[in-house]
Amino acid sequence: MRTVTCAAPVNIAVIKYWGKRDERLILPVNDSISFTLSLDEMYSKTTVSISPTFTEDKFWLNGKEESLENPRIQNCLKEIRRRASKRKLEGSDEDVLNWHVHICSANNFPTAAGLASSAAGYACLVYALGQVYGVEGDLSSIARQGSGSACRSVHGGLVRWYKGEMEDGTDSFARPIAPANHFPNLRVIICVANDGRKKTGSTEGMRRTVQTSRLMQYRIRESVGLRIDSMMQAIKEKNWSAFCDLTIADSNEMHAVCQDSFPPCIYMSDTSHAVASLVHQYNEIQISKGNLNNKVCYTFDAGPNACLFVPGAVANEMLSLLLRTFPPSSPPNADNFIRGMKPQTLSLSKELESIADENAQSGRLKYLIHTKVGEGPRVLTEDGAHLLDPVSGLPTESGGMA
Ligand SMILES: Nc1ncnc2c1ncn2[C@@H]1O[C@H](COP(=O)(O)OP(=O)(O)OP(=O)(O)O)[C@@H](O)[C@H]1O
Ligand SMILES: C[C@@](O)(CCOP(=O)(O)OP(=O)(O)O)CC(=O)O
Repeated sequence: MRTVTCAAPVNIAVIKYWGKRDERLILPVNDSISFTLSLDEMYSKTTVSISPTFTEDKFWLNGKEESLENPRIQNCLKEIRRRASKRKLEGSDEDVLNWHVHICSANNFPTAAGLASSAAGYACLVYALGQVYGVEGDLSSIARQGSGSACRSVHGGLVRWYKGEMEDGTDSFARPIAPANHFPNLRVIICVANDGRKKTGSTEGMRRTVQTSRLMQYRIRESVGLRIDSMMQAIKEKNWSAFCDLTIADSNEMHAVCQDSFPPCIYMSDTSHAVASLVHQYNEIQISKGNLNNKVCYTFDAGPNACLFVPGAVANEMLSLLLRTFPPSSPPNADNFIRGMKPQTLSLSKELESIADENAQSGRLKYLIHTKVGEGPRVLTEDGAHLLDPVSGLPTESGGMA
């Protein structure tokens, strides 16, 4: 039996992927750019075992057995096995391709809640399969066939997914464009307003947008390509202020085309807009003081939860501002309100206190996840890492917990 366990990170797009030019191959209508987040706080963990004694392929997700009929998982498996069979196979490796596979995966954060679980999940699956079958080379174009955004979680730091021009998708892959410390000491705060399953998934939402929104035609033809160029320039020049403005503009444009779809896809809630407005008020203060490097930006995926990118110098201040503006409604929530990296001192200037008090709405946010930018997937070798028992190939007691 061969068993490998890997962890893969979430990524958050700053120029969004929204819309496909090919649904089956998962080819996007535009390039996108993302930050990969640290594995320390949010990750998918996947164990893959192959054995001549297994009688069928099996898959467990978050502790529950699921069907492997899912065509997206099947496409990833097929492509990995095809690549493995193309390699020069030594001895027993040829048999290995006929062995059945057991896959057990779990996320340590909510699944299908607009927190990029499919991105981390499929990147992890493909990375772990790649390790088991000894597949080398670009894995991003395989992860893409699981979930588009997953192709960016195969790398760390700032990553660009090139949409490609070819009909067969061979030139649609992700590449790292800058390391994780490119903007040094950057923090990420995810403001979780709702971590339940979302009503309209990204796949259905983007299909509806491509089919019905006229504003989407403007985004594709006139807008997002230029924004990608400006973003590449801002990254090259380490122009944080421009980076923030472009990130905010692209999130707003994505949600505008969602709203313009028929029937509309509404992902942002009143709470989302309140967080966005707080960030704009905060930035106005920084701009008025000439501290452009202290600006904060927000972006929203297909859900109401804001993801904030925050310079390290003001991360504690931003956490304090969020805590005072959106305090937890009841004591049990207060204990675990700021998850992830522990903030140091929480204090606010009089000016920020009054902004918080003007906007205060308790109980609007369930919790915050405080994390940072990070590296791509990795193999886990520590004792007890496996989610499948290396002898029986069945889920261990911790099989449902990442
Ligand atoms: N660890 C995992 N391994 C394999 N598949 C996973 C894993 N986690 C999530 N998925 C797949 O991704 C689906 C959720 O994807 P969906 O796009 O609906 O939500 P999301 O990725 O959390 O949100 P968004 O893409 O909008 O940020 C799950 O139903 C499951 O099929
Ligand atoms: C809003 C987004 O997070 C959309 C992610 O969509 P998915 O990658 O989940 O969609 P499928 O390719 O259909 O699986 C923006 C982004 O990550 O770029």
